[in-house]
Amino acid sequence: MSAKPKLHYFNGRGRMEPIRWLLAAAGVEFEEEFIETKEDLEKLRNDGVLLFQQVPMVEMDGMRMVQTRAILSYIAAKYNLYGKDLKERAWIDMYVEGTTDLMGMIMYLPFQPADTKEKNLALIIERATNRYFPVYEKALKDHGQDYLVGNKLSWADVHLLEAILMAEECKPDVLSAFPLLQAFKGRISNIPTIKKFLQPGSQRKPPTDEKFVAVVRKIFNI
Ligand SMILES: N[C@@H](CCC(=O)N[C@@H](CS[C@H](CC=O)c1ccccc1)C(=O)NCC(=O)O)C(=O)O
Repeated sequence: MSAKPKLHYFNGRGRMEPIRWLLAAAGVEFEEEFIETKEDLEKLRNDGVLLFQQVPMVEMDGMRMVQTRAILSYIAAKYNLYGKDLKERAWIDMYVEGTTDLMGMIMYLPFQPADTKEKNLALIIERATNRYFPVYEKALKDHGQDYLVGNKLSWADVHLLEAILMAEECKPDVLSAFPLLQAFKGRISNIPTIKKFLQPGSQRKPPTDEKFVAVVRKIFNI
């Protein structure tokens, strides 16, 4: 039985949250080592365990993996969440890059100057409503299955659910024009491993708050 993956990051969502989601969806228990100070980060750097001096870093299968996408791809492939062939994997990659772009916009919002937040929030909602969610709504309609790719759960579904919930935190009725996405949200949220991760007390992190922003700012002098 291999050791549990150990996640090295701050005690907040940031770039690590999709990794927490994917491991949880795969039913993989993981440990977390929180970086709380500049010194914590410097220690990891001085220990030579951060390939590019950056986090997220995940200790897994004898590796100290860095680069979020590489970590996610490895987990998806290892736990059969990456399609049955090259074409399904390509579709999963396309869908994941779309939700990565949308979540990337949301992820940085709390770090932006107060006077630009309203404009950036409006842009997030505009992009979610007019660029990203229409694609997934149509994909579900055209595919006619419960999942985005093939007829089984993949990384793309887990990532889309995470993006839907983050977008709803920005605008609770953001799915009002997307009935298939509303049904998708209900279906995927009820998958036992995901349902467990959505319960209070799980390792899922809350929306990025000022406390997390302050920790990140202090560590990176930003
Ligand atoms: N390509 C890589 C990039 C990983 C990456 O940018 N890691 C950062 C911390 S996360 C960041 C903190 C503020 O910038 C944050 C925190 C919250 C929200 C968004 C980003 C880092 O280690 N910065 C130190 C440095 O670059 O010297 C990957 O996809 O994993």
